[in-house]
Amino acid sequence: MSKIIQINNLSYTYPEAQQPALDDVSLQVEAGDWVAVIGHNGSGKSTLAKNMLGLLEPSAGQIQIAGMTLSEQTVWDIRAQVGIVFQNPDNQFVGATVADDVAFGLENRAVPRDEMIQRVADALKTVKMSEFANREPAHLSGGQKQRVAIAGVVAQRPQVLILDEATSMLDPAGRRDVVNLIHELKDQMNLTVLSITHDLQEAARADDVIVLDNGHVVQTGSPAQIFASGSQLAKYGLDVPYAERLKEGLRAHGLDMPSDYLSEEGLVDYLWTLSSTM
Ligand SMILES: Nc1ncnc2c1ncn2[C@@H]1O[C@H](COP(=O)(O)OP(=O)(O)OP(=O)(O)O)[C@@H](O)[C@H]1O
Repeated sequence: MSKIIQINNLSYTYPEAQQPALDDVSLQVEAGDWVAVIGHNGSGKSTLAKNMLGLLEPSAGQIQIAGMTLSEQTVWDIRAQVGIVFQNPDNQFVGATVADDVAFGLENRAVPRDEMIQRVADALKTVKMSEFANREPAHLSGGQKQRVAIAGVVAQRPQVLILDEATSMLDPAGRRDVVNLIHELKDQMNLTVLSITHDLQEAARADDVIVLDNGHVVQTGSPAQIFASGSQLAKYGLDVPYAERLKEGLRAHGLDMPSDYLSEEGLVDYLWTLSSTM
């Protein structure tokens, strides 16, 4: 499979900062994958996203997205291929109504009016928000606001979706709901997802997980590989998912535990199969 995101030796130092926020970061993402980027506060996750969108200019290194090398000349073509949903939906609303808001990015790209109306309607349908088209965004719930933000991205039909803590302000049910929606969209639209997240349940469903610490990529692997390295995660200031800790405890009591990652529900199912053979 081809690499839709290829980052080589990227470094970035904020003006007047003593230390680089990103230091020699290299990573790659296969087209169609969901990659979670995890790391404690200040590890460089948002700085990475801003460099990828050309909002910050790398101090060194190279970023390639969708076959283009990021530069002043390509930044707008790259942004047309990369949608981003931020943490706080209130900071990303610009339209007076939900439909206006979804249309905003298309207006900026001078999409013809008839096509724009169709794309907005399709995008709202995709995120199941059609009936809210004429509402004011301010009156929606947090989860609904993120759905509208996602519709804005969907309407632009990008190849890559970056989530910058997109679910962190939602309650657990809202979070699950939005993550499920994005999984559906990823399949429908053949999207590649790069998700900066603190939500380990979400990271556990990714194809790959990248751990950032202090501006460096310190681990890359499948969720099972990453979450099995419990003490390493703690070293990087990250939690080990509850199901992994429980598995570890049960293993210490002599129970045979599978090495692949299990969600809490998956672990409960597994434990039932054990109890029925005892
Ligand atoms: N505008 C800025 N000026 C100077 N330093 C900054 C600026 N923004 C971030 N930093 C520093 O760069 C480093 C990386 O920050 P960044 O926001 O990318 O981390 P993060 O992993 O996204 O953190 P969080 O999880 O808290 O959002 C931190 O040391 C931070 O203090």
